[in-house]
Order: sequence, then C-alpha cells, then structure tokens
Amino acid sequence: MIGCVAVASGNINNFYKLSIGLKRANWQLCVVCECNIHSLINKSCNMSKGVELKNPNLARMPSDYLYHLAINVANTADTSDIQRQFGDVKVLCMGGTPSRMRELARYLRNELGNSDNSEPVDLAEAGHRYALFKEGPVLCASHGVGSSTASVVLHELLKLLKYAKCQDPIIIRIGTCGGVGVAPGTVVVTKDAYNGYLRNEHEIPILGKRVVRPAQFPEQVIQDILRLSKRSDDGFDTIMANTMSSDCFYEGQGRIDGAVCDYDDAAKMEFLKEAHKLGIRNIEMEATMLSSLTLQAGVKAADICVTLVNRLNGDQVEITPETKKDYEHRPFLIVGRYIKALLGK
Ligand SMILES: O=P(O)(O)O[C@@H]1C[C@H](O)[C@@H](CO)O1
Ligand SMILES: O=c1cc[nH]c(=O)[nH]1
Repeated sequence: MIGCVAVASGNINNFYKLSIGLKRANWQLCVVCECNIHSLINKSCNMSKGVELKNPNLARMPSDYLYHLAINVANTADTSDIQRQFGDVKVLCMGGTPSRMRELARYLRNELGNSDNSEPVDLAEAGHRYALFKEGPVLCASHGVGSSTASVVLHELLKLLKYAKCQDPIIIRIGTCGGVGVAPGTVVVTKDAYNGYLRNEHEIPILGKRVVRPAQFPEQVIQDILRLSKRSDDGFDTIMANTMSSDCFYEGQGRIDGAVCDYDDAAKMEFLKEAHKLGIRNIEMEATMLSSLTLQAGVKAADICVTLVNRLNGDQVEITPETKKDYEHRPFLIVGRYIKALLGK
C-alpha cells in the first residue's frame, strides 16, 4: 500500500528511500499524510529520544570496548559510570583534526560561559587514534580524513551516546571543503550528499555485497542553522546546498594535480559542471557516510563546511595560513550559535 503511493508518484528514488525508512520505524501514518522524504527524515528525528541503535547483537554483549577511543563499557547492563561522564551530552561535534577540535572545545567553553582556563583534556588519548574533548554538554571529536576513518569513530561514538543514555543528541560535522562555483570562505550546510558517482546515496561493500543507503540530512536542522546566520552580521555567506563526498582528495575530486591522473582539464570541468547542475556547491570526504550512518542510527546530524577554494578556478589550496584560520573559524561561529540556541543560552 505504502509502496504504491511512492510508485504512483513516479519517483522510484523516493520509493527506495521510503522502503529503507520503513524498516527503521513505524512510519505508516507519516507516509499516508505526506510522501516527502525530507519531512520523513525530520519526523523520524522528532520521534526518537534516547539513541536506539538497530544492532540486536549489542544487547547480547556483556561489555563493549570502544577500541579506537580506548573507552571501556565494562558492564552494558549497568552503564551508570558512562552515564555520569557522558549522559548530559546534547551535541557531538566532529571535524578532521585533533587541533581544530581542541580549538573548538576552547571556543565553545567561552561561548557557553564557562570561565575554566585549563587545557581541554583529550578523553581518547590512550587510543592514540582520535581526540575527544568534552565541554559541558558538547563533545568535540576528531575523525581523520575521509569516510573510512570517520566511520570507525562514528560507530564508537554512537555506541557511547547510547550507553550514556543521551537524550536526542545531534551530531554536527564542522569541516573544510572545496567549493563548486561559490566564493572561497562560503559556508555550506549540506542538504543531500552525493557520492563520487554523482549519486545521492552512500555505497559500501558489506559481506561482499554492494549496499546502498540514503544520504540526506534533516531539513529542519538545516533551516534552524541557516536562520541563525546572516551575511550582514557575519561578513560571509552561509548557504544550504548539496555536497559531493569522495573517497580520495585527488582523483576522487577530479583534481588534475594528484600523483597520477589519466583525464584532462576539459573532462574535469565537465564533471564539476555536471555536479554544479545537481545543486552541488562543495566537495569533501565524509558527508555521504555521516548522513547515511546517522540516518540508520536515527540520530539527527548536520554537515557545516567552509570552502577553501573554488574548484571551477583551480585545484590547489593556496590560501595563507591566516586566511585558513579565519575560514576554519567560520563554522565555529555558526555551530556555536546553533548550540547556544539549542541549549537555550
Ligand atoms: O574536517 P576536515 O576539514 O578535515 O574535512 C575535509 C575533508 C577531508 O577529511 C579533508 C581533506 O583535506 O578535509
Ligand atoms: O578541495 C577540498 C578542500 C578541502 N577538503 C576537501 O575534501 N576538498
């Protein structure tokens, strides 16, 4: 019955997304009322409270060692110690480098009115892979470069949020990217995430099979973020757009300045223009995985990235360290405001 609604609309893509969504929750009522994938995502987000991960195996594990974070959940039946340490978390911020995440933790400390002057403590230091800082109800975690490193820490952080019984947490990536037809320094809040085949989906091999999952971010969150950003106040544009995510910074993003390249500049430009036609205004390396994994987990998420270069004009990131620092700070402003509004500060 529900399948008929989507097929009759003539949009197979939506039908496929709905059928995946239906596996995740009882959405019958929503589908009858409205057959729009974005409103469904938003409704699914509004419905969840604690983090209910759809992995039945977790319930059978007496303990769980979050290996890359070096955090031990010694007793999954009684996680009171984890709840004491992380139970108040409302926002998980993620970004590539440990130093930027430390910087963000410092910035948010100030914004949230905490006068503590001590150095933020890396709670995942013993894992020697990622950095994890906590500033009140905000976690700031580094994820490395690309979906493969980011997905490892995201799986573990989602489990941490579940064990800590965090209520309605949101995960926000704060990153850098290449722009497609927008001025460097523009902040892009991702709507739909496209993979390197220019498909709005996340594709991964699982058990030897090609698994394809939807890759969108909840529009309500995007609108809330955009409402708090104005060019006249900020001095830069913050826009909603689609994002392409690649598994490689060089060939995967159509650069001609990698160690190898067997296409020419014209082919690169044709590809970038094709991406632009799809509403893609930035290219980074995590959005499809982040949107897809958080959708599967039923946790709200957003991706806020500043463009360092306009790829229609070139491949090299040539901005000065000062400009880079200034640009990297822009998503901090946006996310800081959003977090303050979320926490009612
Ligand atoms: O969050 P960051 O700025 O590290 O993310 C982008 C996407 C890749 O991970 C990396 C490539 O330089 O930067
Ligand atoms: O062009 C760019 C710049 C930053 N990060 C990317 O992934 N691509």
